[in-house]
Amino acid sequence: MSVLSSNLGYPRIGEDREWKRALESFWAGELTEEQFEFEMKQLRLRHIQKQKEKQVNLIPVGDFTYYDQVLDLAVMFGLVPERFNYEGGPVSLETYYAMARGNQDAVACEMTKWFNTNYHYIVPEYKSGNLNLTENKPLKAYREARDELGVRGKPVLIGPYTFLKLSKGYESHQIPEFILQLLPLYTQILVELEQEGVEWVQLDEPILVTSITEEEMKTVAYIYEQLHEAAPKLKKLLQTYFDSVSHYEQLVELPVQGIGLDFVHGKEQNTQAIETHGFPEDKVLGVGLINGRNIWKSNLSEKLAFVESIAKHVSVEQMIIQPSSSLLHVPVTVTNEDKLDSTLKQALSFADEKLDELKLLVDGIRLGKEAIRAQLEEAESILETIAQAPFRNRVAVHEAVKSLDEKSSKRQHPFSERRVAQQERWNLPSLPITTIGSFPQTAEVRQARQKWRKGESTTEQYEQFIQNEIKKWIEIQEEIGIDVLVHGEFERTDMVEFFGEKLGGFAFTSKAWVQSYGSRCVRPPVIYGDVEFIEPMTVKESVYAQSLTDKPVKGMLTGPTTILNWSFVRDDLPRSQVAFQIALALRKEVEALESNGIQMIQVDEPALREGLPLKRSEWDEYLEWAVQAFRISTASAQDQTQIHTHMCYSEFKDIIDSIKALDADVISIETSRSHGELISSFEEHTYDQGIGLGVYDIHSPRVPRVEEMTKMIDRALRVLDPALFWVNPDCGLKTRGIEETVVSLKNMVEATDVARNKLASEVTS
Ligand SMILES: Nc1nc2c(c(=O)[nH]1)N[C@@H](CNc1ccc(C(=O)N[C@@H](CCC(=O)N[C@@H](CCC(=O)N[C@@H](CCC(=O)O)C(=O)O)C(=O)O)C(=O)O)cc1)CN2
Ligand code: MET
Ligand SMILES: [Zn+2]
Repeated sequence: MSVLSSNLGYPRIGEDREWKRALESFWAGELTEEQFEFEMKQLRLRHIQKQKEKQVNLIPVGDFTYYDQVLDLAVMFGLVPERFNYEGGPVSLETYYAMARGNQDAVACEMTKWFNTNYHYIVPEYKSGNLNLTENKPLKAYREARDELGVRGKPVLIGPYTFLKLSKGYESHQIPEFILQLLPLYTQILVELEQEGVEWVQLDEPILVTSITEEEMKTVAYIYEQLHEAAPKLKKLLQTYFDSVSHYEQLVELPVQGIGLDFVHGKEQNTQAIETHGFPEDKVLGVGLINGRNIWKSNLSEKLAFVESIAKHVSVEQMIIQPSSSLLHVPVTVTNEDKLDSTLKQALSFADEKLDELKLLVDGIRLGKEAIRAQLEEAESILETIAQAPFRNRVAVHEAVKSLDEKSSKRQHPFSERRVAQQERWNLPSLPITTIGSFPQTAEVRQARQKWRKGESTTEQYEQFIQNEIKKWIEIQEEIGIDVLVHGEFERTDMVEFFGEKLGGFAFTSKAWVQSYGSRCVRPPVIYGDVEFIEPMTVKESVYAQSLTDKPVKGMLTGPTTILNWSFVRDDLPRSQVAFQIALALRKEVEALESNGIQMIQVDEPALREGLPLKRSEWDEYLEWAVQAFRISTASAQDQTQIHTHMCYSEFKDIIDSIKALDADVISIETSRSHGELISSFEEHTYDQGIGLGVYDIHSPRVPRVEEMTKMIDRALRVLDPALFWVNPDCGLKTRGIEETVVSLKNMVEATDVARNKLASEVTS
């Protein structure tokens, strides 16, 4: 047997985001279900065909989805919440998308971040009672690839323990019952795969890289013993990624035929574990060598040397060479990027190029280094050129970061004093109403930008268009009765990409899209050099918006850690250093806004939580620098300048102390999409700075009713101080339509009035 190559998952969106367009056309009623199914199949097969051409030995099947792979598993198990009126049998596309997006009668399922990525999955909701397998999607995918393309693929599915841990709606005493529900379902899937003659199946268990306990490992062992007994001949590759595994010794003893480890993100600890404890001779090791989370070319010589070094403990015949994780998190191909600087472009590797690297590595292992010498040397020289480039060695930037001290991250006075100054300055009503920043990015807005970019309209015309949008929405906000306004972010493609285009050290791509959730994609900028402030980035639009109204308009910036976490970052500097570089640039922007009369400034940090290391023991170090970076960017603000921040779609309850430590005057946090879960954490933690809990979900086209939002406000006011409470939606409104936005906001204002009246009558009675 010789060494094999494998891929763990391939981007589903297509080179040109065909997947996104098909989904959105289907939702808009422009495609029939049949036409949609046809489009999906074409894409699915094209992706497999491509991997076949790139000579991947084990090609993943079943990683393709119509929305999200976690949701797929939930519907396969018939785990459809009561509110969707599901009556058994295969789940219809209508119900599937209702769970993902909500409908007029039922709120959507919660959506949250997949480990430490910007990919969002739909949270499965536990329900008791018998479950049935509604269909075997991995089997279907396997058959399709075999029959249509002659590819005997490797079905991929999320493993039982990860699925259980990511689900919600059960108490710890219900875990045994939940496991007993899931086991027969997984067993049936695997038995059917075995009967079909499938060789390898990949069971993703990334939860095993988080801080799980010894006790939990016993549960994992029990689960895998059951699966093994049911389908002993089916080769199971238990796949972990994003970090090192927590219980290596127990893990390698599990009754599976292969274990996949990440040797990029958990390299040190995983390697050490193998060196200390060895690796069982009767198992295969999935060697995650090529970074599935970043876009830099690999240093192939180093990778080969690494394989040699662990070959002392695991024979090469036992190895499967693969990316560190699914390639879902990187764009499809570099070939379409024709505007990038050549030093940079040649150093990049997206999904397709990573598969080429994989092939080279396997050739190098099979035939010896000599066989690929030319490619090894080329890769090395490209990486050397970029390391030496002046843009990575800007002395002034490095000096500025070095000279940061304690004072740099401290505002002049503590919140208690700033609060008084701000009350006087702003004189806001009780329960001030605001929004998170963006208003609908309609097709019209995007087209106007597209035209300008193509040179079909002048800069003046484009800027005039943006001003008109701002003006329109300032009027709408005043009319609705919002207290603190925003300019609407119409000039921004994306909150991170926008700043990337304006700061030094960033490059932006034309087609390097990555899925964020559902049909929504992002083009993460590339931080390739030292970060520099060049000129004010947001002042013009904010000042214009403020000139139209007597109400305050918030300046709107994206915070340092979010810019960092939502970009592809150079890997030659610690992330904290890059965060400080960004923070220093943002600090200049805050100062520019302030000196131009914008004295409410929101610095969004929605990605602060997602960057948290997966192991608790590493949290403190990260949180310390991430909080410091935020503070550096905001600390020079005057006392009466009100600094806002915003966070969304993450688990906040265990980082509330760090959220406080940001020392923002006001925070708005998404709460409704997670069904109000956050509220209860304020029973245990006091929060005594300004805070707005999102009163409605903005990722659903459904218009929230007044009573729902009053309820949400009431619930929040039971645990939070009304004098510090703000009313706002969960997040920005850029993905919504105009009409639904206006109606929803009117309802939100009405709900606030109800709450205000209640408060007033409580005071008088
Ligand atoms: N980076 C990032 N991560 C985030 C968020 C976020 O806002 N940004 N929010 C949270 C949720 N995630 C989200 C991610 C993406 C979008 C989103 O709306 N994405 C847009 C793309 C945004 C964008 O850059 N749009 C470009 C348009 C590019 C484009 O489609 N151009 C067309 C032509 C123009 C047209 O006719 O539409 C083309 O290339 O074909 C622009 O505004 O200019 C989408 O997928 O639809 C929303 C939320 C968490 N993570
Ligand atoms: C993902 S957080 C979004 C914050 C941004 N200010 C907006 O409203 O779109
Ligand atoms: Zn948000």
